[in-house]
Amino acid sequence: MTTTTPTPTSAFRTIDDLESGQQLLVRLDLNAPVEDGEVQDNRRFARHAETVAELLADDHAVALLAHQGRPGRDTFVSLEGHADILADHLGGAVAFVDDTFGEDALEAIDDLESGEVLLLENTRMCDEELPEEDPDVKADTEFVRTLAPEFDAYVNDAYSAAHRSHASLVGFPRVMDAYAGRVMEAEYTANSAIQEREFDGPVTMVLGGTKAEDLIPVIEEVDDTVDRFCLGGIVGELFLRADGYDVGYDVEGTEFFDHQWDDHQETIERVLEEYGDRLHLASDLAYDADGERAEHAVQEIEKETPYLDVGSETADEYADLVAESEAVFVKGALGVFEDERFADGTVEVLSAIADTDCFSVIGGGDTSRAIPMYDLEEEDFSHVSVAGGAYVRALTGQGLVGVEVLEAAADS
Ligand SMILES: Nc1ncnc2c1ncn2[C@@H]1O[C@H](COP(=O)(O)OP(=O)(O)O)[C@@H](O)[C@H]1O
Ligand SMILES: O=C(OP(=O)(O)O)[C@H](O)COP(=O)(O)O
Repeated sequence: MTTTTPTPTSAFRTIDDLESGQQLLVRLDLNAPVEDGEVQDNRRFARHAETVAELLADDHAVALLAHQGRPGRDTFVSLEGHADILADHLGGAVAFVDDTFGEDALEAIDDLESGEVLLLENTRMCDEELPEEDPDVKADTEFVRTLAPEFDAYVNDAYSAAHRSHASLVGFPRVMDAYAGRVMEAEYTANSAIQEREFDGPVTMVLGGTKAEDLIPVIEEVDDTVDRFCLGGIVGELFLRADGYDVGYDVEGTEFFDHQWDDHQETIERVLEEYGDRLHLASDLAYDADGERAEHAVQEIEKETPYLDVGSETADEYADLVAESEAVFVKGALGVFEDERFADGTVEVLSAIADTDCFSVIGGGDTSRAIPMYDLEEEDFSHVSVAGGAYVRALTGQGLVGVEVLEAAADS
């Protein structure tokens, strides 16, 4: 169950403001896992396909820009496979050209007709896409200056990349009419809701997963808006270590803890001291005992045991806190939910959120996979974000440059 989504006022124009039948340049975020050189489907394709379908239904001709991976990494591949996955979600053809703004791309754009979709090659294969620079510098690149005149308007749907000041995200809105797509609009509205703090009851944040260093600043920066934090996963163990328990150390080849502890010990200890009354730490933990899930209280912790989930007493406590909340924001899983034996904490808390009539946002690319994996319904949450870094930034009230340029374009 969900309550009505709070609606922070966005200052950008959306595709509702577009006239029909235009030639559009649309930026998506199709960045996805790559296995053996083959791109894998993720939730971003399905979400963006809805925006594209809506644009086609309104008789637009749609050329798509997107990136994949980073230069030098195995995931840095062509978007040819992405076109096929997007076409499956769209239920219609997506043409692909292995060029972004050269002659072949321009020819394909020229041939594009109303109701057709064309995906251009990986923007990060163009030298001028990276590095991050001021939007005005990006607007003055050959890339932007070549493509912009070919289109009537630019649409940015790539919320999950909106923290990057790259040419395809920030350059075009400087020189073209610019609009937010449906994914951009929905993500912005839900993820920024915490800043508005228009909730009548307690606001709870569930923080877990492996990226403790991303989450420590969240606790400090949402100080005024969050009433209590439920901690699990690696981040939870690091706080237990700061609280004097013999846990949160790398064991048996894990590389989660020690470097994050070395880099952030002081901050973790300060945050624990300062926010201790609002931080809920696990009272019991689960581990693998000869192939079976076993649990014990944190007082019985053994330094050399890898802990893989919060225990059932902790999960019950967190579920109760969630049940009496007016809003819940989740980032990161409470345990290794990919292994069914250690999914209990994550699933119990997600189920409690789903059963509660609160405003809820589930963020994090990995964590949100638990929803279909354990037969939870996406509709039972106010919003399931497809963003990672951009979601964390939104929670902490940091601006997203890709959103800021859309707002500026609406003003001009
Ligand atoms: N105790 C733990 N030990 C090892 N991995 C954990 C533990 N708890 C949670 N995780 C892992 O955290 C991952 C999700 O967190 P993370 O990747 O940081 O978040 P995001 O959802 O933002 O991508 C899951 O894949 C889960 O297996
Ligand atoms: O997948 C993305 O971000 P995420 O891993 O924070 O969700 C975006 O496409 C940004 O990619 P980048 O972090 O390589 O700039």
